[in-house]
Amino acid sequence: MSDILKVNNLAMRFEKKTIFTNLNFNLKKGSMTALLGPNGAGKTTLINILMGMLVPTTGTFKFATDLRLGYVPQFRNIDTEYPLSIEAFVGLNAPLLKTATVKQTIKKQLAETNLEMIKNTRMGEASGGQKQRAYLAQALLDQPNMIILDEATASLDPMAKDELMQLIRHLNEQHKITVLFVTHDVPLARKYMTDYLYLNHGKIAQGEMTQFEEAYE
Ligand SMILES: Nc1ncnc2c1ncn2[C@@H]1O[C@H](COP(=O)(O)OP(=O)(O)OP(=O)(O)O)[C@@H](O)[C@H]1O
Repeated sequence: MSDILKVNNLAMRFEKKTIFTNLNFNLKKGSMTALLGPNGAGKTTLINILMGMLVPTTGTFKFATDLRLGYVPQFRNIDTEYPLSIEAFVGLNAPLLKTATVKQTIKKQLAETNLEMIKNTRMGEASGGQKQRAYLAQALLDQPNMIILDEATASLDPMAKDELMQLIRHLNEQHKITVLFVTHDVPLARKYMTDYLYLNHGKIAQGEMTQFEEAYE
């Protein structure tokens, strides 16, 4: 399998604070990787670099030329009065002009994320799991071949976590979407991810999830 991402000697320093140095790892196309590490280890910093929002102090990274990257943030507390329906919220990431094709794409992603039946529910009234799936549907509108999920299950109950993860697994298996899943939830990562990256004390380790033995959980 070819690589979708190659990271070479990546280092990040904020003023005097070194977050990490000499990070080297590759991600295979179609892989499912958990990015693990204690609070403050630099996971978000690494993701922000990969998303092009931060410039690393040194080092390089290269994505495959056919990369289409989607980003799924953790849902924030959406006010209960928030007026947009789930469908309209998902459509925020679509062209303003809702042509028939655009509408069809939105409909397809609502179905893919099990939101079709409740598309008229206001986001403010939706459950945590539904809101999180709406963020996922937004990201899927761009037809990504890789998605980065940043703590996407952090505030969900166990059932909603499993529903989201099963959906992620489906996207990986059926649509060959490469997954990078930032999480503190090691048991969940063991259940659904095949590989890990473990960031701690400025270094990164990589391996198969079944072999992950760090005791930080
Ligand atoms: N813009 C910044 N300026 C200075 N320090 C920063 C900046 N952004 C992050 N940091 C520091 O970098 C370190 C790593 O933060 P980061 O948020 O990447 O960790 P994390 O592994 O994502 O943590 P968590 O799991 O708690 O989200 C922290 O000590 C943080 O205070």
